[in-house]
Order: sequence, then structure tokens, then C-alpha cells
Amino acid sequence: MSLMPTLTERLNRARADLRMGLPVVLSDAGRALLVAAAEVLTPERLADLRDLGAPVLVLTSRRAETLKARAYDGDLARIVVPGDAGVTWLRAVADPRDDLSTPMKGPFASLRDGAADLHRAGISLAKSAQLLPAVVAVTIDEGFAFAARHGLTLLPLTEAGPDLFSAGAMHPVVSARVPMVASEAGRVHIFRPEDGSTEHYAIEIGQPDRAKPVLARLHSACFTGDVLGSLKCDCGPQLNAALAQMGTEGAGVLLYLNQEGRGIGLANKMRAYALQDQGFDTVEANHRLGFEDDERDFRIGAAILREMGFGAVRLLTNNPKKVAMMEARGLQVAERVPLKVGETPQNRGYLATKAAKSGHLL
Ligand SMILES: Nc1nc2c(ncn2[C@@H]2O[C@H](COP(=O)(O)OP(=O)(O)OP(=O)(O)O)[C@@H](O)[C@H]2O)c(=O)[nH]1
Ligand SMILES: [Zn+2]
Repeated sequence: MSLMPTLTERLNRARADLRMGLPVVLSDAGRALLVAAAEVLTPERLADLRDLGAPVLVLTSRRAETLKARAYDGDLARIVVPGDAGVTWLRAVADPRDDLSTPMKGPFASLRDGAADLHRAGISLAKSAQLLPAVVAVTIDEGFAFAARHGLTLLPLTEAGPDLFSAGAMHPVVSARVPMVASEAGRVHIFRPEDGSTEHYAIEIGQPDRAKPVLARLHSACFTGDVLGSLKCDCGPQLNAALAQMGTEGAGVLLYLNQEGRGIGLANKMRAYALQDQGFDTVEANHRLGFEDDERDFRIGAAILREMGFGAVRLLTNNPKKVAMMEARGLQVAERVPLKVGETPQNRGYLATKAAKSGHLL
């Protein structure tokens, strides 16, 4: 018998550790790296990291571009942390909030030699913990004994497949009837991912025929739009219109995917909104924070639909990438059904940017 946690279980632990400001040990092929999230690192822990070696600040090339720092590792940059730099410096480099008011943070020296795969895993981990994609990293001689001695989580990446950061299979937990304004024949299903990460929901309207393409919507959570009625986006009206159409047709399925802010989480989305108030558009704001335009994993939606017995959909969307992603996961998109509602004076620019830069159909 072994009660040792699997890599996936350790990964979930590592996310929580990182969010608390605890370092995590990443190891592969005899190499080991200690990583901690820049946004929550305390001065005491930074001092501990310095005792172990010279720390680097790992950023994505998106963030490095704004900072005019060299990204020798393709998609990321390893920036030397100056000897006198404290956590305030780390946070100012990681977080674009004050870029405009205090533009000169450099010049920065970036590392060019040595492998960056463990650093890359550190960035993926920070993203999957919905933190800013910025980690402080120190190379250590050996991972296993170090992690055991300090009670830290170790991620032995040697065991990792290419899908380490995917949520895995979706397990149905429970479903219950919820009569709604859009349809009295509503049922809410809860799905829990294999890796123990965030749950996602499916709202089934009526009794869709599994043998035919089902009217479907993949809705990404938008606290501001769905709950607060924010005028900055079109999410709330899209959610209601999709349910209403399913109610009118008598059948459909709406997936409510907890991928707030196109997968960056609500805190980062609010950081993006603060940048939008400084004049950047939705895509530029994501990039300045160090994220890609869209960090969502649409495998989740495909896995839930398949688990529910659906193989083909009539997909309510204006986003051709959602169609392509579903087809790539083996779900046939028999038809794309446009969903154009909720344009406001406040979201006109946002919708225009999505059309111009993200390929949305107007
Ligand atoms: N990062 C970021 N996310 C945003 C912003 N405005 C809205 N969102 C998020 O964008 C997502 C919108 O998702 P959807 O409406 O499902 O997707 P879509 O790609 O616009 O495609 P369709 O609506 O299907 O055409 C939600 O997760 C929102 O929280 C923004 O300015 N920045
Ligand atoms: Zn929204």
C-alpha cells in the first residue's frame, strides 16, 4: 500500500501553497528549482530564498515585452533580481498597475544560459493558481530531501505527461431540478474534475435527444456581467438569451464554466479592468499582465458534454475558436448559432476589439 499523493494531487496542493506564499519544489532529471509567487512573497521568505542562492524573477515574454526586458527563453524571461531588491521591487515588476506612473523599472538583466523548463512549469503553476504569472525562482542542488526536510510540496515533473495542467476527466457529482424563468424544465448538474480543481456546472433544459445535435452554449463565468449586470461586457445578456432560446425550443444545454476572465480569475480580471481604465483594450491589458488573450481550456466543456452523452451540438457563439476547439475534441458542431445581444455604449469598444483582435464574428 502507498498513501503517497500522485503528481496530480501534489499539483493541487502546490496551487494552494503558492497562493499562500509558500515555495514549491519542482524537480526533473536530477535538477531542482524552488519557486514562489511574486505577488504574495513576504520579505522573510525572500530572505530565505536569498540564503539558498541568487533568485531570478520569471516572467512571461508578454510581460517582458512591456518592460523591455530580454526574453531569451522564447515564451519567458528569467530576470536577475538585484541584490538590494525587495518584495516591493518584485511586485512592481510583476504587476503593471503603476507602469504608466513609474515607467522606468529597468534596465533588466535576463539569463540566457541553462535550461528553463522548470521555470516554465513554475509560470504554468502560477497561472493555474490564478495568480499573476510571475515567480521568484532559486536553483537548489537536490529536490526530494530538501522538500521533505522543509515540509514543502515537491512536484517531480519527470512523471508528468504533456497534459499535466489539464483538469482531466469530469465526474458527475449530483443533479437536481431547478425551475427557471427561461424554462420550468431546468436541471442543474455539478461536475468535479479528476484533479480536484474548480467544479463546473451544466444546466440542462428539457430532455434533449442525445441522437441529435443539441442546442448548446459554453458560457464562461463572468461575475461582473452575470451577477452585477456590468455594462462593460455582454455576458449577462448572452447568458439570459441562451437560456431563453433553449426554453423556447424546449431543449438545450448550457455549460457554466468557472473560467472567470477568460481563465485568469477574477482578481486578475479586475487588474485588467484597472488597466482598461488607463486606456488599454481588453487584449492589451491581458498582455501587460503577462497573460495570453485567452487562457481558457475548452477541453473541459467538451469533456462535460461527452460525459452527458452528447456527441453533436448547435453551438450558440460568435467565437469561431470555440467551434474549432469543440471539433478538435471530437464534438461535431452541426451549426454555429449567432448570439448577439446586450450591446451597450460601454461595451461597444470591447466587442469591437474582440472582433478585430480575437476573431469574433460581428
Ligand atoms: N480577461 C478579461 N476577461 C474578460 C473581460 N471581459 C469579459 N471577460 C471574460 O470573458 C469571458 C467571456 O466569455 P464568453 O462570452 O463565453 O466567450 P467569448 O469568447 O466572448 O465567445 P462568445 O460569447 O461565445 O461569442 C468571461 O469569462 C468573462 O469573465 C476582460 O476585459 N478581460
Ligand atoms: Zn462579462
